[in-house]
Amino acid sequence: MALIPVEEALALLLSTAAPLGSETVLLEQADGRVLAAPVIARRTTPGADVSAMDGYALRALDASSVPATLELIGESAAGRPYAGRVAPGTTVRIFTGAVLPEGADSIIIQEDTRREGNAITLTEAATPGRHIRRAGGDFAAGEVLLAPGHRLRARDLALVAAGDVDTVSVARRPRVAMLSTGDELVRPGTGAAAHQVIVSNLYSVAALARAAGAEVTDLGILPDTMEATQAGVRAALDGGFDVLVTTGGASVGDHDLIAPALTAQGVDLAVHRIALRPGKPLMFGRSAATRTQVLGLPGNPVSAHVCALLFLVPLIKALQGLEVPAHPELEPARLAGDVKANEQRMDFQRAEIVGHAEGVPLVRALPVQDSSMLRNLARADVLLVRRPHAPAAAAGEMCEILRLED
Ligand SMILES: Nc1nc2c(c(=O)[nH]1)N[C@H]1C(S)=C(S)[C@@H](COP(=O)(O)OP(=O)(O)OC[C@H]3O[C@@H](n4cnc5c(N)ncnc54)[C@H](O)[C@@H]3O)O[C@H]1N2
Ligand code: MOO
Repeated sequence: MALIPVEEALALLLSTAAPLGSETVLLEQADGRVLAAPVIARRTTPGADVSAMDGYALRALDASSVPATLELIGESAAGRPYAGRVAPGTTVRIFTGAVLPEGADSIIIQEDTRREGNAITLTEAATPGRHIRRAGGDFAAGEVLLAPGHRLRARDLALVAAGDVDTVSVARRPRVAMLSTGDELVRPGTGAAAHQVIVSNLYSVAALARAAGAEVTDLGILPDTMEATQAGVRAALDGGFDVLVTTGGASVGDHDLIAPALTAQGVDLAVHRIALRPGKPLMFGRSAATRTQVLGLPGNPVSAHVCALLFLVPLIKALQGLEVPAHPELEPARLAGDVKANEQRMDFQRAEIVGHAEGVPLVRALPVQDSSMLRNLARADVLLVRRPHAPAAAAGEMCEILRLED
């Protein structure tokens, strides 16, 4: 198969990603979830005209010239409104958030008053509407507070709660299964021998998937036999997952069994081998029987991470109904060092931000770009992106970057 351009592959993957169903969750569990239905305010906020300050509620007419002295007739505190009316020549003590009493149309802050018993002398003139928050100034009952396809952030939760809404309809979390393959793989913390490799990419890929909203299940490590690989894939496909992610065994070596095992288990591979560095052996397709989306990531940990960023994260977002562009979300930057001409693969180089120039980051590629090396990936701030066949470029020229997660 020829190498497929990154953007073509991403568009193909996203074209198969219809949003999953929805579920209703309590607001306490809604953090990070994607709305499947609009949130509609059930109340008007503020519910009444209220004071924005601690002070005195009065008729502005009574204090248009100062000093003026008014008679204190009561108090309005937040949650305990004053039941009477502010008649000419009178005032009501009021606190922040308390309902404006009937008859009053202005607030004088307490710093601009003197009190002697029930005589309140105002030292600042009043203007109508001063320090009053109007009913419905934030939003009114029946208004759409948030639209479907919106991912709930901390500040959205406060808005939903303020609308007197305690449950929300959200997209179901995509269920993602992870299968690691390779005789050499062992878990961290087990004292791996020299010929063994720690299953490191499981942790970065699962973390990216969870951050994008998925529920991740680790289905373990498979040995490099066709029998075990097929049995592992079959069990995963039968497990009710929306997405199966395999790592390793994606390339062309004698022990790279994923593509034939997937095909034998009824997965139609739409893409295998992409014009991408790192990540050329990436494959994806769909099980004809279970409709599970299958993503086969390369084993090299940097390649797996970059492929997960470019393909798995958008897929998980799209399955929750989020709007996802069919291209990597690149940002402008400036080169801090020279770069060579690129060949046919879109190249994502680990790079550092070394400063800023004319409003954009100044980036320098790290000297080692081996796709097995994790220290440079952890050290990198961004990926410096080189388009296919981009000509050589010199320090100071514009370039493009992809943000790594914070
Ligand atoms: N003749 C060719 N050889 C290779 C090609 C090629 O086009 N022709 N492509 C190379 C590229 S590019 C990559 S990337 C790798 C990816 O190959 P695989 O997906 O088949 O990965 P493995 O061979 O299974 O493993 C590669 C490397 O990564 C380690 N590994 C595997 N799984 C994990 C894991 N879960 N966590 C950490 N490390 C893992 C594995 O031990 C190997 O060292 O193929 C090139 N070869
Ligand atoms: O594409 Mo491989 O992922 O270069 O190492």
